[in-house]
Amino acid sequence: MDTFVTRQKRKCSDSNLSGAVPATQVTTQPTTQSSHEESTDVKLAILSSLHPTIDQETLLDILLAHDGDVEATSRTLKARLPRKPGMGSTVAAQSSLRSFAVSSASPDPLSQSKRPKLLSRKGATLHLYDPVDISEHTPCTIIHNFLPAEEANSLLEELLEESKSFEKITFKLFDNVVSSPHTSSFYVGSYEELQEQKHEYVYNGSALTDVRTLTPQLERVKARVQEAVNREIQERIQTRYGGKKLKYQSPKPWTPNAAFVNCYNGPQESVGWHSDHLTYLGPRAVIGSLSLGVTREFRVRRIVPQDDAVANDPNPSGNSGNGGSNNNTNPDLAGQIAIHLPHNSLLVMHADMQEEWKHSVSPAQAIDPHPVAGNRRINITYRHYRDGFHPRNTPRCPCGVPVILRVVTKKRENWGRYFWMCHAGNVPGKEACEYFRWAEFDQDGEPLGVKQDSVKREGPAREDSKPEKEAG
Ligand SMILES: O=C(O)CCC(=O)C(=O)O
Ligand SMILES: [Fe+2]
Repeated sequence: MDTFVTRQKRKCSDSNLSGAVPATQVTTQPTTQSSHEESTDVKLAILSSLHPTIDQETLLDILLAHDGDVEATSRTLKARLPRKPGMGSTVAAQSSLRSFAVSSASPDPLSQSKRPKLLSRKGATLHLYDPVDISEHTPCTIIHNFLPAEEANSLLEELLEESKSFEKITFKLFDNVVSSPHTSSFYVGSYEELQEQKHEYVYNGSALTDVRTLTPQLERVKARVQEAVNREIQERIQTRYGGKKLKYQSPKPWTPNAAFVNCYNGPQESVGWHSDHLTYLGPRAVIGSLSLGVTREFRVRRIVPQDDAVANDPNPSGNSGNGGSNNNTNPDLAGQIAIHLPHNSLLVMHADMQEEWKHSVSPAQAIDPHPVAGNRRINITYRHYRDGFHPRNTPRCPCGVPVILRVVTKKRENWGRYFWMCHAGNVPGKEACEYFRWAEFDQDGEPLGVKQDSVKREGPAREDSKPEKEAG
């Protein structure tokens, strides 16, 4: 699981991301553009906790209408804003596709059928069910009825049992302790990896406390997911990336070695807008996400740089690599897309997803109970933790806390450029140090020049540093 909100430590300008920082230099790092990017998520998290029955889409709309002022938004909401018809997330039949259809003079050669071209629109949600639509309009592909029915049910039953002891991740937001709006646990392949997770890996400032080993069923399904995802990756490369993997995408087969398992118990449980952390996955990561139980909407939206210039630039993604899917030229593309994830569907988040899109599972106004799971949805995200991104192989700042890997998404300048930064500000009792350096990778996404830069190797952050959690 990945951060869905991040505590914002200090407010400063992001001007240091304008290219003045040499790649190997450790330098002062004012608050980065990413924390600006996430401040909307922080605001949404605060609003969600104050107004738990209002869906995130509505909160975002009203927040934007109030120029990002949380207090003013909250006042409006307290004045009992009537719900807009059609707002929120139900799994009711879509009524909206037609309004998104535009005629296309020349048929899209990638389209497998003569279907109308669909566009997401700002402020509106495009609902997608069909695998061909999903593959054309998002950086994801979906396989319905992925496992043999009995295997899916048996895995679901096992994970429903496991999930009884899952916990909400709590984390510190300003001076408050906030809970993630769903429960989860993290699974790895062996006891040794479990120990490493507990003693070497750091998530938003602390170690995970609930780490388990993959059950035999999760292992068996992992092998199936691995095979399918590798097939989908090749298909994607051929059909969408012009036959060549993306710059920084690993050319090696995707071999998942860990999984976050999430449980959403009832329609209100959710996960806010986020991109999955790349710190341990590396750039251009691929994730295989299996859904079981209740159907929920998985929402995606493109990250549009706020730089006006970008909207008019036909090629804003100077360094996103060949085939990078960033065609931000149309501001309407900022609209949300809802991918409906039924029981036993495998969603592949491809290499163009995390850096260029955000995703969420929004609260639903209604759900159709599942015969085995009742109101619950289980989601397993299989991930490949790359050795080159093990904390022992990545930079460490003077304060001794492993740095995190982020990407510039807000400003056109340096858009798509990766950087390492200190995350100690999320550790209780620690102030973020000022570590910042641009990250460099070879064409296959392996880190370059890290060793020379390791400032001070202290012992790894351990469990006994008081835990303070954000959603994974
Ligand atoms: O529940 C899902 O489908 C997505 C979960 C997710 O985004 C995550 O674990 O990072
Ligand atoms: Fe995620």
